[in-house]
Amino acid sequence: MQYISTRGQAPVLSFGEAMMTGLARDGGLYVPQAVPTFTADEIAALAGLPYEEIAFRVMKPFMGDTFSDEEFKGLIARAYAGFGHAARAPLVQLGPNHFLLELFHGPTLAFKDFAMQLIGQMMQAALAKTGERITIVGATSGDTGSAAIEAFKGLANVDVFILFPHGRVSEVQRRQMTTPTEGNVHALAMDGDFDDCQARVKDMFNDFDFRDGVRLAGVNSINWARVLAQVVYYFSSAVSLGAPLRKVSFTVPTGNFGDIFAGYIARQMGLPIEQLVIATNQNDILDRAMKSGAYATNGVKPSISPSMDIQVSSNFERALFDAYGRDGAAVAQLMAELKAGGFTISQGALEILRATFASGRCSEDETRATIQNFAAATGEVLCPHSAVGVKVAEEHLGAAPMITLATAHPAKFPDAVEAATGQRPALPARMADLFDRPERVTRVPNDLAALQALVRERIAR
Ligand SMILES: Cc1ncc(COP(=O)(O)O)c(C=O)c1O
Ligand SMILES: N[C@@H](CCOP(=O)(O)O)C(=O)O
Repeated sequence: MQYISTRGQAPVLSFGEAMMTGLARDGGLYVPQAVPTFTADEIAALAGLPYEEIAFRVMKPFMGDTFSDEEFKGLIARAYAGFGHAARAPLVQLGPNHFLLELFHGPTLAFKDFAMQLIGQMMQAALAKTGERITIVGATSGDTGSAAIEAFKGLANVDVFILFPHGRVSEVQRRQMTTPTEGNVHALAMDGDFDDCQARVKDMFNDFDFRDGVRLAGVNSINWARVLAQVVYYFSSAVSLGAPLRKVSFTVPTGNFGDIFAGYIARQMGLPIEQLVIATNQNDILDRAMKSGAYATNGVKPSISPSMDIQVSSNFERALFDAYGRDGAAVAQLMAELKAGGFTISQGALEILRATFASGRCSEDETRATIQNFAAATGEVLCPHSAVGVKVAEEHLGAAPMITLATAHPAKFPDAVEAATGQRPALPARMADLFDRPERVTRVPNDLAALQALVRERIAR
């Protein structure tokens, strides 16, 4: 199994190399040269298996000889041992044909833990073999950062720097990033929005002196391993509702397009997915692009679902690569136009994208109303991101069961949930003292040279 860049100009890599490389050296994103497929019998055989075994079977064909089977099974077991639900990703029924896939039972209460806990294990195993030291720099709108810090804190051969937009994450999210005491954790509150944070991380990867000098690694969904680990729960949930004999649909609250791209990979592998629905908040660039063909940024607007306050949706590049017939030069051209504000998707590519994804948008008022209505009608308290998904899913219900991804725990966004329901959701007992712990954070400017100097100075200590 080999990995190629969406811009066609970077070295072809193995799984292990792609995981440690992050962004391709031509600025693109790594994708499998060919996606492995499962037969209907192989999919049917997943039903009833523990989540860890499904994870092993789904991911193994992508990994080449990076890990032995026994080693990989051990890494998976350690990754999910700390989850607070035996099923790892349980399904809850919301209505006659609508289910919620709860992805928030990991240590930091968001779906990011599924991939980040595993990447933490895999990177540690890889580093133990080479004896190398790495510097992780990540961008977050709130959840990737806390999951990455949880997965890498305290490791002797890793420093982890997380850029988050100052004042634009929830207080729980911020405290999850700023209260760990381990010296290898560096929480950086940057002036700007998430798109600025992500752009500075990509700038660091594109500066080869810096990148090679600090041995830069990425744990955003830039990293193919992040996407791969998220493919698993599409399989686990679909087989529990009758796949492959019965088709299922998914609605995915979407920002950086990593989670829904994992669903797209599951479908390419042979999982019978009827609809794959993109659900956006008021930062609706993806919904607008699907409807009009114009992919144009118009500024990030802060919302009550802050983790999805994104306009430059990194993984959309992976979908464009396929929609443009895997033409790396065409993708490179589109990404150059995006730097100047946007591009128009060709008619042919748009038709392919529309045949692959549906989309919808949820306003702030609709998000609040959805939280309120579902709490009253079903008792399920949704986080604002999951509510965006549920509202859009309700507009796309069809014959196949609809599974909406519940991407975060409501207690990460207590103000928004309390405003909608009148009830303040409680954090799990293990985090009950989160608001009493001292915070450690550095305020940083949106300035590449200043950020690079800070990283260099901290890792030299
Ligand atoms: C809670 C939550 N929901 C949804 C999303 C959107 O996921 P993606 O960026 O993979 O589209 C994010 C951020 O990534 C998130 O943190
Ligand atoms: N919503 C994310 C944004 C970063 O996305 P990623 O999947 O590329 O890491 C967050 O919570 O940080």
